[in-house]
Amino acid sequence: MAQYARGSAVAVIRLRNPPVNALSLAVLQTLEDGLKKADADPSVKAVMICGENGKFSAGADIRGFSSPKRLGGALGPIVSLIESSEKPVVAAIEGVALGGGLEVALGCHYRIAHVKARMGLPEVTIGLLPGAEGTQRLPRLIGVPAALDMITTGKHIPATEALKLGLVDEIVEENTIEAAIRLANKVIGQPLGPRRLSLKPVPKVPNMEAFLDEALVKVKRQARGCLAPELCFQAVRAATQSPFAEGVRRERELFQVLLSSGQAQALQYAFFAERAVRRWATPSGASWSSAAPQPVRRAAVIGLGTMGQGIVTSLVKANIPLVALEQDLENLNKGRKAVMLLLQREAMKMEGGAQILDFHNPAHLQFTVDFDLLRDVDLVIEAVFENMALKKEIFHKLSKICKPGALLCTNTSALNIDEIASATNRPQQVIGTHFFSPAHVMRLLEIIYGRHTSPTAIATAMQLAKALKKVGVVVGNCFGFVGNRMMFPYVQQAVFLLEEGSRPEAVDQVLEDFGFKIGPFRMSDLAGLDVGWRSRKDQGLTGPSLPAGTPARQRHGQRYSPLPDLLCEQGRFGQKTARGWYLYEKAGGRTATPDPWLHNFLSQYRDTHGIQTRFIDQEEILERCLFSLINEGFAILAEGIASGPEHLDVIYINGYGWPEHRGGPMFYASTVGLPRVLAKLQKYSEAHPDVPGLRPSAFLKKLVAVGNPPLKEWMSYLSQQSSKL
Ligand SMILES: CC(C)(COP(=O)(O)OP(=O)(O)OC[C@H]1O[C@@H](n2cnc3c(N)ncnc32)[C@H](O)[C@@H]1OP(=O)(O)O)[C@@H](O)C(=O)NCCC(=O)NCCSC(=O)CC(=O)CCCCCCCCCCCCC(=O)O
Ligand SMILES: NC(=O)C1=CN([C@@H]2O[C@H](COP(=O)(O)OP(=O)(O)OC[C@H]3O[C@@H](n4cnc5c(N)ncnc54)[C@H](O)[C@@H]3O)[C@@H](O)[C@H]2O)C=CC1
Repeated sequence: MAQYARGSAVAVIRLRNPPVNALSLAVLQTLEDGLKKADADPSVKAVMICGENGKFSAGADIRGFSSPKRLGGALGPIVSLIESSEKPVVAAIEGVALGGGLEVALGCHYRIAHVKARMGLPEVTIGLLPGAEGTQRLPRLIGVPAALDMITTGKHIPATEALKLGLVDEIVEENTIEAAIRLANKVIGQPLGPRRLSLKPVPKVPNMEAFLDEALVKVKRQARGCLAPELCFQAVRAATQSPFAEGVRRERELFQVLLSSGQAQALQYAFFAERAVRRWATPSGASWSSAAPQPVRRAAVIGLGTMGQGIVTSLVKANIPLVALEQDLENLNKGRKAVMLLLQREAMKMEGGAQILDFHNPAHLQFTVDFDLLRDVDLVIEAVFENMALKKEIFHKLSKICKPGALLCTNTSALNIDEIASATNRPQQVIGTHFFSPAHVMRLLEIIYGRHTSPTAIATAMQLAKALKKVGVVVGNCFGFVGNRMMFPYVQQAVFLLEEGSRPEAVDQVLEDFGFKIGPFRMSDLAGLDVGWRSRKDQGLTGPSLPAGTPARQRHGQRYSPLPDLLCEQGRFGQKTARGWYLYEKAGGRTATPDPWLHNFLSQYRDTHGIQTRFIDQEEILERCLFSLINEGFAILAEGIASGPEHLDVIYINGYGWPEHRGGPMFYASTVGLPRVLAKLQKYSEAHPDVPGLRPSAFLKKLVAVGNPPLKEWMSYLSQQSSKL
């Protein structure tokens, strides 16, 4: 709701809808009523609009988009009503003014902001565009380049930048409300025409059309199949070509297109899913309400390879003092150099970075080979080679050295947390913290609890994720946890498709066209083919421990492709060796070129194994890769490894480059329709009976049998979940 109060000559309208003053229909109605009351009251000479509890408004109530016509119809006209007021209206911006909230402020004649406030038009991130005339007013106020940047990226800008852009008239460090009332009193009686943005021309840019054409290319490249950025662009372009009223009509048309595209629904689902997973719970009932996090005043990272370097960087950026440990001086020096380089790059991206990060101070970041320095840390993150014996040795040592309360975390990508914990005297304090590469960039932190992990340990790891500005997702313990476990059948199908007749570039293209940042073969080359090879050797699937006489393309009675092993045996580890599934310009090169050697190798391989090469169309590539991944997701849900499909979706969006505008794999399955997913899996499974990943999961079958319920009801069809805590 909005609260109307009349003080002296200035009427105050306060937006009130905790926690972020989202603009629901009720809030809009009372805003409109307040404006009309102020207009009708001759003793009111000016109006000030602010938000309750130090927040202006986070915009339209996103949940209200399920009744879009009513919400849509309401906001634009209210912004116009504000602007056309004959009494000056001042926006007092505290906290956030986002989306429709900023559009309300743009309708005001003056804007004053607290120095710590943030502003933005993030509609693009939820699949929409600023549909309350924001695409037409903002370019008139701050110019086309800056408006285009804000509207097509959805970024939030700080008040200081807003002032430089002319988005606000003034910023204050003290009481914004009092300052806004002072300003409102000062401007009483001044002409309002020049303050009405709809009446202003759009500032000219030299060679506007060429500028816009270039901007469109950039917007399309970054959108990767997401519609909203391009339609945001078109709405801003309309502002440069048409009068205000016509631009508004175009904005409304484009808004409607987005609203009915399905992408908006997926992105809004993803928005709420990310917030839902913060409220973690385990099958045995542990949650925030039963556990408080322990403070992490000092941490340690063991192993300064690819992952350790990124984890150290993340901790330094979060201002957590730490010790970084390696196995010997040579690796320590190598790791230190790499970490320093990363930190320098990060510091350059931040205002006042070097001082803020303070990474040259040994009290904040200490490099060592001495385990004794880990005595007083509150939390350790182990990131040594993926080898169970080594990890157990390290954890045994840690449990002897670290203080009793210290939390012991492992960054393993697949190994059993319980087995690692068994090497310690405190299994309740052992937990998986699975970062994603590059660890200082990727937002996902998969948090894995073992059989004995305490709720306090989970709460502490979740709190750490928040401090590192990451999305923590709590999951149970199984081989590969959630993310990698779902990835195995996906990559397996991709390789089987090569055996049957496809090529890496064809498979990658289909999945990149779907919206993945990078296809499975480019991804394997980037991560290093040797990583999986080592793991398969450890599992006895290849290498010297493979029993003599094992069929080349079968393991434990199931289909197996030795193709990745054969590449590794040729020294083809991916980018690091300049060749893998593709050819690269040099070792460490990034430009993947299809490799005639590999094509020839695949033909020979098929000949050797008597495989008839066949043409595989895009539909089959997409369905076999995606549906096998989704199928594994259903198995994970049925086993109680994750508490809901949202967890799987948040993991895939934030850790595996799944296109957010498709809402995550489980949401995507719900949009395709579970009966179709099941039918396709049945078809592929019949064609490949020796591939368990294609065999439909019992939970998927059950959901289809009960009538394909909506995603939010899926979990209610599980009779009981196995407790992992
Ligand atoms: C605000 C944040 C930055 C806060 O972050 P943080 O502190 O980290 O807290 P959170 O946990 O994120 O949030 C707390 C809590 O609040 C919930 N929440 C946040 N924002 C919203 C929101 N906007 N709506 C609803 N709920 C919200 C959040 O979910 C949390 O609750 P929980 O889930 O229970 O834990 C951060 O939250 C943030 O970034 N928020 C999103 C900001 C955003 O995206 N805003 C844009 C909203 S869309 C918008 O404003 C659209 C418009 O421009 C207006 C369109 C008008 C329509 C025009 C239609 C045109 C004509 C069509 C044709 C009509 C035809 C006809 O009428 O006939
Ligand atoms: N590389 C990746 O993309 C990802 C890897 N992981 C996991 O992270 C862990 C580390 O992987 P990477 O960083 O890729 O490996 P890496 O090989 O790049 O680095 C491992 C580091 O550990 C050090 N080390 C080995 N034994 C040690 C000991 N006893 N004491 C101290 N340091 C020791 C090595 O010297 C090396 O620098 C593994 O468990 C891996 O599965 C998890 C997510 C992604």
